[in-house]
Amino acid sequence: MSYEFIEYQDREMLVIDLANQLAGDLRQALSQRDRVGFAVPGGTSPGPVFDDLNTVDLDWSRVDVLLTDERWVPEDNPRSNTGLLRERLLINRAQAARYLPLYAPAEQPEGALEALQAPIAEELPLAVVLLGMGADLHTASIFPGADRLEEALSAKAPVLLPMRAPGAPEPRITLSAPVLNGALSKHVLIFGEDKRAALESARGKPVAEAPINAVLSEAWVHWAP
Ligand SMILES: O=C(O)[C@H](O)[C@@H](O)[C@H](O)[C@H](O)COP(=O)(O)O
Repeated sequence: MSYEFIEYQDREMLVIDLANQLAGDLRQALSQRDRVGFAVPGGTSPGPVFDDLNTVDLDWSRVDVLLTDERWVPEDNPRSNTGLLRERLLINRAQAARYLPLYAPAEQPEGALEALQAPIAEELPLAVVLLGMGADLHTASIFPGADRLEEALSAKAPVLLPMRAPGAPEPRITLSAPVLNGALSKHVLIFGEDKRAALESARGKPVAEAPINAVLSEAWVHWAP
């Protein structure tokens, strides 16, 4: 698995540097294409990166922002990743970006899947992807032990899949591994000793046990204690 592991002195340094790198990757992609797709994770880690990115000077009006995965809860639920994006990324300069949602008010993800998938499929391949990782080695909502795991990892996977997993308290919706992997540049953000040890433990494990392995090839992994 060839990935670049970048170790930072502290989280603040990581956030500044990662936001710069993401901005650089987006600018580079914007110089080559009319529109660029930028997928980002939810959860607790990326908030400070969003705080830095939202003031970056680039042509946000040509950027399609989307989540790598979403929890199936309304936007005003504190667990909504969309809520996090609206508060911390899609503001200031980045307000000009187009947002491609992974949630619609349907009881279950299956009820909205096709409508959510269509506009995303039009913008593939993604230009830049930022991913998180859980200590159980899931990334996006591709969890070990999840009901649609095999499909999400398959080369023939659809763009989006609903996902239910023991490690996830509510149904999820996730971009599939080939969509994440198709990005021109991939970054993984992890904080803390536990996650570093978890990532090391993933080496040599089959993807079904360590879904993070499906996206690590040629990725930049950013870590701070
Ligand atoms: O909705 C989510 O939970 C995610 O997108 C998920 O894949 C996340 O990136 C990891 O679980 C890490 O989460 P933390 O940053 O909160 O540790």
